[in-house]
Amino acid sequence: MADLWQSAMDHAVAVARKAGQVVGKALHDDRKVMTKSSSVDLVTQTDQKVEQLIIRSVKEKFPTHRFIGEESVAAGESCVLTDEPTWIIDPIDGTTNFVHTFPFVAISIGFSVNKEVEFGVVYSCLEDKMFTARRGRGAFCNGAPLQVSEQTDIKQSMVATEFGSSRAPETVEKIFCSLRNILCIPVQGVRGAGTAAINMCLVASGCVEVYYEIGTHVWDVAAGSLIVTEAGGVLMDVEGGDVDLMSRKIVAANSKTIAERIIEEIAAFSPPRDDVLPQHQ
Ligand SMILES: O=P(O)(O)O[C@H]1[C@H](O)[C@@H](O)[C@@H](O)[C@@H](O)[C@@H]1O
Ligand SMILES: [Mg+2]
Ligand SMILES: [Mg+2]
Repeated sequence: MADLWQSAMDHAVAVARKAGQVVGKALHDDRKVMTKSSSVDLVTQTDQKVEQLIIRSVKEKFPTHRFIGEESVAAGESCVLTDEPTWIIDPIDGTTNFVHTFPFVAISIGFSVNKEVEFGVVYSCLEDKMFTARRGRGAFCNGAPLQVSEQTDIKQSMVATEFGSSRAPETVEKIFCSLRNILCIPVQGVRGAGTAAINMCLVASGCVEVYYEIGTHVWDVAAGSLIVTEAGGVLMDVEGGDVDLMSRKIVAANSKTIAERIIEEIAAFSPPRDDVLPQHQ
């Protein structure tokens, strides 16, 4: 049977690497920082330039495909996932890191058909680590197979999370309530790369047992979601049950046991879904 999507994935890897070169060159140059949903939700000209580079390059090769791009949605385009082949793009995951030259910045490209992620590419461009996964064919970093951690004891686990971009007191309170509950299990450590996509690749790599966050967007997690599951990990909603990549809530873990143990400690809340409200709100 013809492999329909390999050429698309090869293109995603090539354009992610090219985008990573643009990001690397701009790291110390692009000082025009703008804001979106809050004063700490940053975007730069490089985010916008990289997204346009990726979309233009894909359109040349796959003119009928659709796109969900972080900065296109911020500019008012719809964020509705159909059954059509769709490229789900975060041109810079870790924009705050990029602005502060904190060395974890990723280009994240997920590819969905019939609302199922067929491949995911996350390029940690400052580390030169290309994370890839094809559905049913495993997950890799620079070609080396990835496998989640075999740790079953939450008290011997490392947890990753992010504080997101809301500073609303009630949201901050929930975030810190979850963090306090989890720290006091106790877990051995809590880390955040500052990018959802790289946090998920750390789960896939076995460095972190579980990553959770409330506030992510579909473009942050689409590619990483497949990299985690193809490395043997699981995805769940923060309140248990199946993950919904549009729900802005995610738990990515090495096992259901660890995921469910963390879910017990999360003070859940529900931000507006990606596919309901315009993203600038
Ligand atoms: O840098 P961004 O593309 O805005 O992604 C953010 C993400 O939206 C947020 O939920 C957190 O995961 C941050 O670590 C990401 O950088
Ligand atoms: Mg992002
Ligand atoms: Mg981004």
